[in-house]
Amino acid sequence: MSWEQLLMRLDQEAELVSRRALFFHQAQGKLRRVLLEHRDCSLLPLIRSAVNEGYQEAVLSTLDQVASVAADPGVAARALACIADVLGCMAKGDGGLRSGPAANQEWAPAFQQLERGNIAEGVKELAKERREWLGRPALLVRAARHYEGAEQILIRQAVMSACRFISVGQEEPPPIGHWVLVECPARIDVSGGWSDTPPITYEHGGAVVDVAILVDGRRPIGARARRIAEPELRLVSASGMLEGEVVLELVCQDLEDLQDYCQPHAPGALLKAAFICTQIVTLASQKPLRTQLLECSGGGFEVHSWSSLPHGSGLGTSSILAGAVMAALYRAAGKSTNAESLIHAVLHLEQVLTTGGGWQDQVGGLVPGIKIGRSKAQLPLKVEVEQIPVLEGFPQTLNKHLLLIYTGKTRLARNMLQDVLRNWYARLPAIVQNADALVSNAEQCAQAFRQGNLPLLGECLTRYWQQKKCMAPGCEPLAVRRMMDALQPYVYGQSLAGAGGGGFLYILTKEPSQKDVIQQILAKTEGLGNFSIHTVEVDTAGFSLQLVGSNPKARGDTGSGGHNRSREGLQQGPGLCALPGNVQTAADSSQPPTLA
Ligand SMILES: Nc1ncnc2c1ncn2[C@@H]1O[C@H](COP(=O)(O)OP(=O)(O)O)[C@@H](O)[C@H]1O
Ligand SMILES: C[C@@H]1O[C@H](OP(=O)(O)O)[C@@H](O)[C@H](O)[C@@H]1O
Repeated sequence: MSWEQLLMRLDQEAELVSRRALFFHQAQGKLRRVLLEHRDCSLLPLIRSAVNEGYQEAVLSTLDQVASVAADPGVAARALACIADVLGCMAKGDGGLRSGPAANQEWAPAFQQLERGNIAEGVKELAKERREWLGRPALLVRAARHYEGAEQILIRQAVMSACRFISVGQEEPPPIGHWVLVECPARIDVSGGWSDTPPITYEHGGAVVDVAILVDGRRPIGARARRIAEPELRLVSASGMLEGEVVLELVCQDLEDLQDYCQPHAPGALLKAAFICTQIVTLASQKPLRTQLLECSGGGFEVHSWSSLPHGSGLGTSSILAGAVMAALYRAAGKSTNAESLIHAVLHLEQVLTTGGGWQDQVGGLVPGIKIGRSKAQLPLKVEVEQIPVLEGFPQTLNKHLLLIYTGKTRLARNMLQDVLRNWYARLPAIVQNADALVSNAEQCAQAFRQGNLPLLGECLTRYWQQKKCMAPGCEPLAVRRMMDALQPYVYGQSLAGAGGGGFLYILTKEPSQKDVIQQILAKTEGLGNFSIHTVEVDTAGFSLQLVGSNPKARGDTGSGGHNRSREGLQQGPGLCALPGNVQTAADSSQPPTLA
């Protein structure tokens, strides 16, 4: 029989249908393997073609099944992210923005199941609800958003695994009315940022080199806490002294006053979340707040927090502040802790607060000097920090070559974070390669520090900025590009701090002591924001925790000499480097305070 005769007898349509079915049957197997075996392989092309060929239901049910049987919430979260992509593809570019609220009450029962840790039940409820949202693009996009909301719950549970590395001991609480003062440096990230961000940090593994810094000779971030006789919580926070101070004061007398702890923009949310994470207050309790406080500490607490950095600085403020507040609260409540515990406690707090950052900010500000933090591609999420040994005199050399430039532009990282997560979950090949490159650049950067090699450090920094731009396009506003172009001939390397988008630029100058030169260059450059230049010093002492008696003026005004000051070191955690400089006990209290 000839080929033509054969073709005439063949039901080509049926043949195509069966081949398509076979292809998508294989595809379902691939989906399962990639997700359950944690492979860094993009499923987006497969999802797109399944939707184009009308096989979305088969793909959706495979993803439901993977999410239900996954051994850990991290895998289940990735499966839900894939479902969001399927729904997004089904909307075919219509239906509005993927980013937006995910608070429709119809999805609440599913969310509640997931919150309770019943992943299989939650996934079933989600799938049931999903059927009502397939009718038109606007509904599909809203359903995709709710799947991303559900994914966030599971990421939170995955990150919460870090709580097992928080250890808290007992110690004598300071007397009622006596302040515990904590002051912290800011941080600059010199390489590896984004690899610390969940889920990347526990799916890929992360490494970040951070430097603890004084800005214009001061530790810009701090908190103080004390017990008070009244069984209530008094919260005071001040921020933004570079731009004018904003002070917020509020008093919580009932558990209800703390309910907005998970809304990052609600007044005092960070301080409220700190009371919950240190377990001084339990929200899900029958006992009223005053009873809890009386039983726990014989009265209430007053806590003040401050940052002299402008909002959206990129210098790690909110995470470092969270660490400072929790350190002060723990100590005021008669509990001892250590830097390793605080690093993990901040991860917990940021999940509770729903800001969901990575770990590099608190590693940068809570561990002194120059160090590399690492996390493995596994759960439970554990951060290990290694101090990078540098040549004698190198920190002083670095101080002369580093400058901070406030770009005059506030940045908001939230959208950036969402895009980074979406691209990572889609395992876009460029993003996966970039994650590998971030980690290897961090190891090379650590090596440059060990050698004291400034040009090599500059190369790492330049590469890092390219990598950040790949991870979060849009992190380089035009005014910042102009600024960086103007500075290019004078620097070994430069980068915006943290996620970028505005905030502070830090530069490693070729020549030492270049503040005036840089000022003149920028003054001549057109189209810049309202910039200002600040000195940087490596903070080799790290954050300090002091008992400062009852002097209310002891608020972080470095060198102001509060009465009865005594400096304490945090106990050292097993996996952590030494914390030189901040180990000073009550016996040293006769020494004049040497802060900042
Ligand atoms: N004094 C303060 N008390 C409590 N929270 C503060 C204070 N100052 C700043 N914050 C919190 O820190 C956040 C600023 O952090 P962010 O802009 O993310 O800093 P960075 O860009 O340095 O990481 C604010 O949104 C606010 O929640
Ligand atoms: C590059 C990014 O920096 C962030 O810091 P922010 O600027 O958002 O404070 C970290 O919190 C993220 O995890 C990521 O590493």
